Amino acid sequence: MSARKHTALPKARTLIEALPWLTRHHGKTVVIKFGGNAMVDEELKRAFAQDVVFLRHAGLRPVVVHGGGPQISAQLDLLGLESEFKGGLRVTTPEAMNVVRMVLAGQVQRELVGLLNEHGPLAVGMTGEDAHLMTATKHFADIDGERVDIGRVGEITAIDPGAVQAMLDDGRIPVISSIARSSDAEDAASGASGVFNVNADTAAAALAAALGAETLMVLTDVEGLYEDWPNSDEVISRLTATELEKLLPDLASGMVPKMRGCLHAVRNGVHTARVIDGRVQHSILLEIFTDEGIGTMVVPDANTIEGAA
Ligand SMILES: Nc1ncnc2c1ncn2[C@@H]1O[C@H](COP(=O)(O)OP(=O)(O)O)[C@@H](O)[C@H]1O
Ligand SMILES: CC(=O)N[C@@H](CCC(=O)OP(=O)(O)O)C(=O)O
Repeated sequence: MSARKHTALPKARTLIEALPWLTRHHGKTVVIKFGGNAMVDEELKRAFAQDVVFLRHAGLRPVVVHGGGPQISAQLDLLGLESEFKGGLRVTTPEAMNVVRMVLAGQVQRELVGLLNEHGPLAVGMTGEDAHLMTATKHFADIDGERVDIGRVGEITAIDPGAVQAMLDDGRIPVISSIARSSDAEDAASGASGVFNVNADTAAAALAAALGAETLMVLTDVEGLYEDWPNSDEVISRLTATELEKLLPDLASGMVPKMRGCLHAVRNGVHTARVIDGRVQHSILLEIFTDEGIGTMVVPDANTIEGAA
């Protein structure tokens, strides 16, 4: 055997280590939520695109749902408009809704589509408005038991995953912005304000459930769900749906829609929902190559699903 073959052996071993995971996930749909806070630099975004393309070429069916909260806030700021969050959701005036749509669909989604397509004709961008993908009604925030009007924030009432399935069947990578059409026909006819701003974690979770995805991966700007945030950095590595449900009332800010989304996903057929650190380069591949995973994994209560981890 030549020395050259020996030096490549660790690489071969690394690939083979991933074989059980890849075998289990072959042909499976994985919904990956890329949070706006994790999109901190160009290199990270490029590494994210590489990971997603890797999954696609390894035989999985990745779907990307992206966020863009900080990017929306920056644009609102430039326009002299205020950003206010209630219960982890942006208070969205009709004016702000136009900015949300412009930033998510016109900026963040375009950038991710471009990065993915550096690897071939793979990514297709769409919003929840396209082909009736996501339909919503007005969502009211629940602040200390009180129903609060937060403007054009939507609550998803229906998902029609047909267009996404068709794209996946065609070998494409759908890249989805979390904007929904209104279920009210008159509202829908009223222009840009006929759409709703949906939190991207909520949208990703609803889509994962509707697609019957194997896994929901949520990439964010923390290592996972901290047990006692902000006092300690102890990450909860694994918890069941019921355990998570008990924790929900104590969660704060951005973690609220994220963990509610994970709970919704695993209660509706998704085998695992994971929160992982998107600030770490190639976090998606690390999650695959590390036996126990790198962040927080939520599993259904009676975890009878073979090979769910
Ligand atoms: N228990 C917790 N564990 C981890 N992060 C938490 C927790 N509670 C609140 N957070 C906050 O949630 C943030 C992640 O949500 P968010 O800012 O909406 O990110 P993204 O843009 O990725 O959706 C963290 O940066 C942290 O400030
Ligand atoms: C209703 C609501 O809050 N919508 C979010 C949509 C974007 C998002 O969720 O982005 P991240 O994943 O980066 O937080 C917003 O306007 O910021």
